[in-house]
Amino acid sequence: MSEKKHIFNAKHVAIIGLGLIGGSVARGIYRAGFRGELVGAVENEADVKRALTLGLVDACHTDIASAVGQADLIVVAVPPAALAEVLAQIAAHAPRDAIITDTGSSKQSVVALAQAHLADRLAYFVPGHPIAGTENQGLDAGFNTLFDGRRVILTPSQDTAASALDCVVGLWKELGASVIEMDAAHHDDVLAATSHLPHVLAYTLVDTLAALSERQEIFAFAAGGFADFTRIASSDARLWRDIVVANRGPVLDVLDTYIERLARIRSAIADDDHDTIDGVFGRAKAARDEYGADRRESAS
Ligand SMILES: NC(=O)C1=CN([C@@H]2O[C@H](COP(=O)(O)OP(=O)(O)OC[C@H]3O[C@@H](n4cnc5c(N)ncnc54)[C@H](O)[C@@H]3O)[C@@H](O)[C@H]2O)C=CC1
Ligand SMILES: O=C(O)C(=O)Cc1ccc(O)cc1
Repeated sequence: MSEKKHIFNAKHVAIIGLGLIGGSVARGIYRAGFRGELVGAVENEADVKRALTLGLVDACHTDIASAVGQADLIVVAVPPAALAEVLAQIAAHAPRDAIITDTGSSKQSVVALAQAHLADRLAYFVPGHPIAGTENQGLDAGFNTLFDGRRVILTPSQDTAASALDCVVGLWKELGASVIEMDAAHHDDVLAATSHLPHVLAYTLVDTLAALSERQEIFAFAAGGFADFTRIASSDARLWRDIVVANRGPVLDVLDTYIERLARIRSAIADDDHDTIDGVFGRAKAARDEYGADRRESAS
């Protein structure tokens, strides 16, 4: 038998929540050659069965105590609504020096929960957010290349132990991602603009059109642009409600700016003000073209 290889310096890894993100972490960990023990925690027995059928983990439990009892690294990938209880369970049952990280889409809200529930373990908690995902959810949604070439933001604090940070950075690099460190408040401002606002806009656009009496005709004739703009409106509605509420302040700020800009373009269209319309559309095209080039370069 080949010698056991313990990447990430961890022998027992626990993943709490095996949906799109947790399931992709699990698949990616195996792809990276991990030969330690990978244990999962899920919500119910049906998910335990499915996780084992898919081969996501070596063992799977519905109680967090059993999943984290021996863990030296714990990845929490549950929806925001479940996080407080999950952290409380980890605090009660994980080894004192277990390293804990999460994948939540807003970070100040997660840090507040960690301060409440992991107070005497904050040195070992590394807040994280993979900037990678899809509109799908659940145990079947993940795939082992999700994080390839993508960015992961970590928001460690002065309290974070260097060894814990190194371990979590190592995990994401093994999964194919590059890691950026950022202050949690800055993370929340940036993600409000780049991720949370687009989801608010996509949901609201589809809801607006669905409420029109000609909605069947509108959706029947929707072109590619509509599909590009609204794919993310198929994302889990409850998850996104909880994300935008958790990051309320930054989301409202960027939404207010957007509403002002929408009012301006509305006036320009009403007034036949070609200069203003050209300005907005032209600047946007230039920025989007440049951003597209940047993305291609960073992915290669
Ligand atoms: N969906 C996406 O594209 C991305 C999501 N995230 C964040 O990652 C986290 C997970 O999101 P997804 O994987 O997309 O959601 P998901 O819905 O696909 O998976 C979450 C899983 O957690 C399980 N779960 C819920 N409560 C639990 C509990 N108490 N114990 C054990 N398992 C429990 C659910 O059954 C589900 O399988 C969220 O915080 C989300 O904001 C981060 C980046 C991208
Ligand atoms: O499907 C998409 O394009 C996404 O935007 C996925 C996504 C969802 C949530 C995040 O916190 C980060 C990325």
